[in-house]
Amino acid sequence: MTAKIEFRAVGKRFPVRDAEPVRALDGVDLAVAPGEFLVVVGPSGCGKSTLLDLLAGLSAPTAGEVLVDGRPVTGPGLDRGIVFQQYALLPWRTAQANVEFGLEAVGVPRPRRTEVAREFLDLVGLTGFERRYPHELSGGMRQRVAIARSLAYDPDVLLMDEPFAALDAQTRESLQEELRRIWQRTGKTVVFITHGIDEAVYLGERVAVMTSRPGRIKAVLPIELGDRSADADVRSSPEFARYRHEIWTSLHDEVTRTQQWEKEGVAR
Ligand SMILES: Nc1ncnc2c1ncn2[C@@H]1O[C@H](COP(=O)(O)OP(=O)(O)OP(=O)(O)O)[C@@H](O)[C@H]1O
Repeated sequence: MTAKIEFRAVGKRFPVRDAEPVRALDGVDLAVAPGEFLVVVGPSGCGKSTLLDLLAGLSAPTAGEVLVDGRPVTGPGLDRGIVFQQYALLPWRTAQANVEFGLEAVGVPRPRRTEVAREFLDLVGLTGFERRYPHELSGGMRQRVAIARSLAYDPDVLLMDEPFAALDAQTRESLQEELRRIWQRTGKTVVFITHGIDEAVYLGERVAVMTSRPGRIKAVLPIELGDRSADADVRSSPEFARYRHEIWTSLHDEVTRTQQWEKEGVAR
């Protein structure tokens, strides 16, 4: 099967004034299948956001290529929706109007926009909150609006950069469950960045572990868990613990290395 997303020997260097460039990524090879849920974990500063920015077309690689549907990414596109850690909602627009925003950009006529926005607010469990402004919503609800907005214009790929990091543990878990459900229902290809090992195991069909900087893909682990719905309490299962441990071990060396560099003040 052709990959939906492919990184081929991707490198990214950032120029730094009066110093050597920062090598954020080096030799990243990774393929994501259509409809797959891939989670990327890695130590702080290893290049996770850089990887996602390249995929989003917000910046260009300095080596190799990033392909979506076999074509090099040349800039942002409506085939890829992005959800960041910060809500990035327009504060002067209601939840409904925030979701409609993306639809305006793709030229969907007004009555249809209203209908589609309602549909997606419903999908993320926000029926009844359409007229609320962002400041009248909780953090979890705002992030739901952001997800609804990204899904509404029907991108094939959903890129998520630590979207639940700022939320409390309970809200985070319920949004994780909802995201799995939405993913199953919509069949989107999802690339999800996180620091959280539990989050990675719970969400991913596969989990890619990155090395410390310059970031590379150290290992890619398939996660085979049964029913991940709320009532199954899969997080307490022995398989879940085994996957968590496996990823923790793989990450541990990398985190230690990063901390060592920080202690020594090594600029790399
Ligand atoms: N515009 C830039 N100019 C210079 N260096 C940069 C730039 N953007 C990122 N970097 C550096 O590249 C490396 C990778 O950054 P990136 O934000 O991708 O890491 P990350 O894994 O997402 O980090 P975190 O987990 O802390 O969010 C870091 O060392 C960062 O300081």
